[in-house]
Amino acid sequence: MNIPELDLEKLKTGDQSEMARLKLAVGEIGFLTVANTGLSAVRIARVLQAYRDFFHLPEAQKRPVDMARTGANRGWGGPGSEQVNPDANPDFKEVFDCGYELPSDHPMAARQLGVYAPNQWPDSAPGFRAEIETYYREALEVGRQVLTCIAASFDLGVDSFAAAFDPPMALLRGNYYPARPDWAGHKDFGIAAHTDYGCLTLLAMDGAPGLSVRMPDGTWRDVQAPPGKFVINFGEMLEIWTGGRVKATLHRVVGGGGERISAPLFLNPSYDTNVAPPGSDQVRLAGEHLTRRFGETYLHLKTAG
Ligand SMILES: O=C(O)CCC(=O)C(=O)O
Ligand SMILES: [Fe+2]
Repeated sequence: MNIPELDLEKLKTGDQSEMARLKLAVGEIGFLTVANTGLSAVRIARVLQAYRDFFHLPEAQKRPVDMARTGANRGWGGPGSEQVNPDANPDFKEVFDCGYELPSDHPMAARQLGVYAPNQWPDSAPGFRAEIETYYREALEVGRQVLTCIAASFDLGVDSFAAAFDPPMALLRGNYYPARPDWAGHKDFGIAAHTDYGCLTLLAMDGAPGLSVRMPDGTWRDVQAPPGKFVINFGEMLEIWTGGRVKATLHRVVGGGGERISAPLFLNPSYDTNVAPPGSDQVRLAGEHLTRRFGETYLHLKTAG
């Protein structure tokens, strides 16, 4: 079985065979690649370069936006700031996270929810903020289009599904993987094996190898997409919400000989969306699931006990 390579333009026209391949990718493998999103190779290369320039700054210039100084996950996370898998050591990657900011007059703003915390931008990286904020909006739009196609392929009710994503808990991350350190042992990873927490992840990468995916037969398969194509996968929340019809698949980056940049957009519904399985009488709020998972994995947000 291979990871399906799909075309967003074809999906948007409802092309039958493309929709069937989407259903297989979503339900059996939990990973796919997508081309023809309207975001060009040149555009994505610029975004990844902006992240690269930021990560190459001296640490003293990243520290003012260190998320560890805050009670939220916005800004820079240094090496070892996140442990996505309790059986592994904290990841050796660095990250830069930014998310959805509610307008101050939005009814949810007064609740001061961490998932909509204000962003932090470095003073010492001119142009970084504008580049990343623009990409945030572009990636969100592509992610929404793919989700709409998935909702259509599963008869989930496209309009109500789309409405559940407003305002989205969407987090855009830059990942910086240095070359695998000399000291790294069998419990050290760029990012250890994990499933993403939310619904859909739209992942851009710089062309350096690194991502591997656990296939249904239990083997690890390397996955690549050059800038301009994206890898898409699905998180725990969407698996629960669809009663298992969408698969959240394990993946990891072991790390290799050179550095690597990737940029995932994690797309999630609004805080108050009930993502309990269909037909259940439980209530599982999307925001509570995400807040719990952030608390389990970011070291500075870990709660005692
Ligand atoms: O860098 C990658 O290719 C994967 C990153 C990832 O899995 C994540 O940030 O959740
Ligand atoms: Fe991931």
